[in-house]
Amino acid sequence: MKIIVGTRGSKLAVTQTNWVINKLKEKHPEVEFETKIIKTKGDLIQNVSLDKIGDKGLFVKEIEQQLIDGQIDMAVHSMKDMPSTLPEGLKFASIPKREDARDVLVLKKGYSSINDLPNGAKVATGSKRRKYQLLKYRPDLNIVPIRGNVDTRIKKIVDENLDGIVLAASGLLRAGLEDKISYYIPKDIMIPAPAQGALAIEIRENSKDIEEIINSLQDMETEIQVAAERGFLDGINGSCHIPIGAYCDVDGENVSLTGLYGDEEGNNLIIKTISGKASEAREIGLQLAKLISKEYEDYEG
Ligand SMILES: NCc1[nH]cc(CCC(=O)O)c1CC(=O)O
Repeated sequence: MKIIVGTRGSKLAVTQTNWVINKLKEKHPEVEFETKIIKTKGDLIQNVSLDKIGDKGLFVKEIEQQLIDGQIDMAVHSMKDMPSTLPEGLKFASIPKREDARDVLVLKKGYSSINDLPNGAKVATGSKRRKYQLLKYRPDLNIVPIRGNVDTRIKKIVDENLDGIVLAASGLLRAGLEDKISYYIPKDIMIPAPAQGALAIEIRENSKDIEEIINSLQDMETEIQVAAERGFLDGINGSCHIPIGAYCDVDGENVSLTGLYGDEEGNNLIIKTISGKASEAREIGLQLAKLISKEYEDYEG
């Protein structure tokens, strides 16, 4: 059997895809894998802020079309980049073990913590979630926009004389760039994006054989976390223009879910935590979204 795996061409995407393929090969040495790199609209518009493009589907549409057409058999994405509903005929396979969900600072030479940064330091991020949580902890920081893939962003620290940038730990760790990480931002300072650090493996609904092969990678704790965090994302009236974050802690049969929501200007950042049963992870996410939305409306009106 041969499985053709589609991926974007960025270093991060290829690294994640190879990670999945290598794990699958360990469990299923009889299966042959071929990687196919696919250019997406998101890869072509590199100079526009992601906040301004908005649409989450931007990085996945072309890949999904090839899945539907049978030109590829599975696709590996970052779960945090996936829209809440998939096109008809496609589904997520089992979710493998999550990488570290935290955000990190990659800092200019000489700094090793958020607390080292001088007053007014220039920190780049394109994400409102990252921006407003940084400003909550360090209101003096000068947050500037940035785009491009992970390597490009790291290069900009020198090229654009930045004091630091914010990235997901997971991308750097998977790519073997751990030495670039200056500081892991604790979750009580920065709530990660829903499902940050988790991978999405997308397949055709009728691909029973492939589905079973991927089942060998399933990590139950990650499944629960992703169900809760994406439940929150689905329940909240969101877009890429506003700060949204969620992180789920799993403790045996129980979960504790923290959500973050705010307005475009970062004026009303609401953070709330609720607990419940792991078996109802998605419902807890939806419930937390309702609670936070209500609090938000009360504040507004
Ligand atoms: N927005 C781009 C993106 N999509 C997924 C990741 C890597 C993190 C992950 O595995 O969730 C990144 C880069 C980043 O945020 O630093």
